This record gives sequence, structure tokens and C-alpha cells, in this order.
Amino acid sequence: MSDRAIPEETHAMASPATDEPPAVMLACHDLTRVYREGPQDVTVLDGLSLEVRAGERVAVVGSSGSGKTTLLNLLGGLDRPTRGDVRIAGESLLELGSAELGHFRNRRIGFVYQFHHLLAEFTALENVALPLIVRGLRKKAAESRARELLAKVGMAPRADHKPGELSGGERQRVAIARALVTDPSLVLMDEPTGNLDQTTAASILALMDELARTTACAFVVVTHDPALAAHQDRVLKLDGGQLSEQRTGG
Ligand SMILES: Nc1ncnc2c1ncn2[C@@H]1O[C@H](COP(=O)(O)OP(=O)(O)OP(=O)(O)O)[C@@H](O)[C@H]1O
Repeated sequence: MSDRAIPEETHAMASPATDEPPAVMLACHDLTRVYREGPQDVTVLDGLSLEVRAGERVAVVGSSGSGKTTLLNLLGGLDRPTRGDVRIAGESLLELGSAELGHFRNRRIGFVYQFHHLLAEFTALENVALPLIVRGLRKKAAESRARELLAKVGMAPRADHKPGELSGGERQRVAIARALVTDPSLVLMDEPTGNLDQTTAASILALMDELARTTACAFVVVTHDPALAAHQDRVLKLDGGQLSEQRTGG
């Protein structure tokens, strides 16, 4: 583990008297997803378990069709498991109804995809402020917090620009700011550097290093890119519906 390691005594179910984040931010147990839509059942995830600690970054690698997107969808509450459970910051997704799940996602989970999914009609600032406005924050407070995050990703000078006026790497920085603006417990990234050139991808990696040092959230990064995977604390391979440890960070 790196210098982001959380002391052992900071336990998962931390005392309500402290503001300490739980040591285990993400815990999956017996996670199973069987697709029954086609002529044949397809078991994609087969009882896998996973724990990711606060401040820890985990890469998930695996061949095409091994179930990485399926896993991310379950971790992000976008799909329900056939069996098993996902707990984020001690809270079970299984126990949440769909409205509660939407609310939980907005509060606790940040998403970053290969393609940034920013809204074209809105400025960088408005895009980053949006999750807070959805959450019920007033525009002024939301934009003030959004400015802080844009500064953190080096995009403060471009706050008033629309996505179409930004480069690919700049858009991805804005997308990362948007994912982090709600102080999530878990950030899920799907090929976050996938459509970027090497130099821009390297600057996004450096940004991720910096953010991981300064936030307590857990990061799960799905990627085919060995350089991006090697940058994380642990690399897990998804194969045959199970995760196995490929490398533990030092
Ligand atoms: N809705 C669905 N119904 C039936 N089968 C599905 C469904 N969604 C995914 N699958 C199957 O589940 C398996 C895993 O798909 P998934 O998209 O999770 O893989 P992946 O590892 O993300 O692949 P890639 O790296 O190519 O994006 C595949 O065999 C896919 O065909």
C-alpha cells in the first residue's frame, strides 16, 4: 500500500462520533450476474468478492467479454446482481429501492467514462455544478464548489467554456472534476484515458495520482491499458467470473 493507507484502527463501521471515513469503502460478497435474456443463460460474474479501502485504487483488467462493464454496472448501482451484495461506505445497495438508489448514486458514486458525457450546451462550470444542483444545492453554492474542483484539475481558466471548445484531455479533466464534486465514497472509471493521446493520458494519470493522495474515496478503474493499470495500488484480473490478484502495490 502507498502513503494513502488508512490506519488499521480506522474501522469499517467507524464510530458515529468521528468523521473518519470507513476503512473499507467498497465490499462485494458472492457477487453473481447471470444474463437470462438470450436462448441460453450466461453467467458473467460467478460469486466474486472484492474489498477496496478508502484511498485505495484498484485496476480491473480482463479480456473482452470477461464482464468488466457488468461489474462496473453492479458496483455503480446501475444494474442489480442475480445474487450477492455490494456495500459502499457500509451501506448495502441491495436494501435500496430504485429512488433511494438514484439518490445514493448521486451522493456517493462518481463515474468517469472513456467518452466524457459532458452536456454540450453547458459550460465546464455548469457541468461540474450539475450533480450538486440535482442534489438540491443552490446554484451559487454549487458553482462555488464546482470552481474549487475545476481549480484542482487545472481547469479554472476554462470554467466558462463549453465542451466543444475544449480538447479531449481538458474535457476528461472536467469529467473527473464532475465525478469528484459530490465528495463520493467510490469513483468508477471505465477506460478514463482510452481516447487520449499518450501525453494527455500521462497528464490524466498524474492528476489521478494527485487526487488519490488527497481524497479518501476508493477508485475502481477498468482498463485495457497496462500503463494505467500499473499506476493503481492493485491490479485484479477478471476471468471466468472471478477476480484474482495480479499485482499488489508496494
Ligand atoms: N444484457 C445482456 N444480455 C445478455 N448477455 C449480456 C448482456 N450484457 C452483457 N452480456 C454478455 O456478458 C459478457 C460480459 O460482457 P461485458 O460487457 O461485461 O464485458 P467486458 O469485459 O466489459 O467487455 P469489453 O472489454 O469488450 O467491453 C459478454 O459475453 C456479453 O455478451
